[in-house]
Amino acid sequence: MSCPLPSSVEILAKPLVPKAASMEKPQPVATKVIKSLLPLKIINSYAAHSKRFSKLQVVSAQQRAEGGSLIYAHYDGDVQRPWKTADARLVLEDGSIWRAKSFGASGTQVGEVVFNTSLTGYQEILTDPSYAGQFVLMTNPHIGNTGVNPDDEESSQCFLAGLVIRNLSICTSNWRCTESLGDYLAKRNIMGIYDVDTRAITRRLRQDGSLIGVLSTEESQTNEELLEIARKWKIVGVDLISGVSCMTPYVWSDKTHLEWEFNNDQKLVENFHVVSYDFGIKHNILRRLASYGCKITVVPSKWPSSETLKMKPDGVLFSNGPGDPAAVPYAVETVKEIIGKVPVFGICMGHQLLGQALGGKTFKMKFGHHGGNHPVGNLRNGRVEISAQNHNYAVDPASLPPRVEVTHVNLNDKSCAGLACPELKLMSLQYHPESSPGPHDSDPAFREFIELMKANKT
Ligand SMILES: NC(=O)CC[C@H](N)C(=O)O
Repeated sequence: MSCPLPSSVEILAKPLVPKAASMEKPQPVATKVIKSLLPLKIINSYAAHSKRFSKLQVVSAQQRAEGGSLIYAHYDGDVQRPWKTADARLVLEDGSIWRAKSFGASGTQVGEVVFNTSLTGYQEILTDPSYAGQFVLMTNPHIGNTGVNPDDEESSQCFLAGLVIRNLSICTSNWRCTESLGDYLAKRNIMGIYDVDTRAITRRLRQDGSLIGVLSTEESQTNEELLEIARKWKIVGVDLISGVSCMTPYVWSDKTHLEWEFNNDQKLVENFHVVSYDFGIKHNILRRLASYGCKITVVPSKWPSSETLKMKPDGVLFSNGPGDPAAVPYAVETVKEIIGKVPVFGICMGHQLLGQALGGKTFKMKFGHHGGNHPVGNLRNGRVEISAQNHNYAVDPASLPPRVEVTHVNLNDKSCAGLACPELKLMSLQYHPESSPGPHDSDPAFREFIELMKANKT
């Protein structure tokens, strides 16, 4: 049974339909003068709340009385404009075409569409390198209201293919906000669309699994051409980590800022040296390790294990990262050469690589886990953690040798969410202990890693 489609969606069935004549010319993103019939009161209230309308000039009440009901306002940026016509198409590999309004960058971009159920944290999601090659569709309909700020970056770049949302907030309001979401994405050359039925797309993804899509603001590209791009593009079997990893080693020392710190147990702060493999590492993993007292050396994805062992680390962390874990055998080899020699901790991609290094297999999930509200059962202590997750692949626990213990399961679908092998001083999680999607339930995993390194010293 297929999902009902809203009437605004076309299906590119065979014979392929000709390009719709109704596509409007994309509007330039530059500052311009608009005519609006919005009541003066409402525009003034936007102006009061948002830097977006700082250049707003509204005619005086008298001019207004003389000039009729039109209000002229200077407008710059990409906030949601109900009067903007759809200037973008998202063409999915199943042949459906979704018309939308663009913001951020323009052009044509291909990627895998995944949905994320987080209510907050869109900036952390945008800067999570594990989204390389993917369009993130936010199921929360209201995005952009807090803008972006310099502190919430999870990496120095946005690697995702683009952002798909229902509503782009008409104003930004947050004490940390320094930029609007639209301006931020435009500067980073990332495409975004809004005014598209994200619920309907999510239902298709849940039913059919993740789909490849092409997003385009270019009228010169026909629907058929975009569909062909989507159908030819592949994400499975592709090494995406080498495109997001650092090029040379560096030292990391930033901790979680005192204002946000929640681990006040100084007894657990140890001066261990941790080498962190950067497969697309999120900064908060490094901050949490630093907050537990670790000195950290971050190394590139292809850094030889022999060089790592020469550094005599107290522990090694294998980070999160984008794409198919079965497509990076060189990283699995590195992991194999390190395990058993020093305590190791794998997070997400790192967990999948450890699973393979231990003799297990990974597989692609139907639509993965992407959100800040995934319940995980910790099988060792019987507790439930509400966790942040972002992965499309998982370790098949049946493929693992008996000495490997499954320590955590995702309670939504019972998939493997954590592993341990005490004889190899090894632990791993499929989700993100460094994330703070509200709860900090999973942060004790860093404490466990510290304990593992401590036990190895004595
Ligand atoms: N966050 C991650 O490390 C993602 C892991 C892997 N790329 C996946 O999608 O399953």
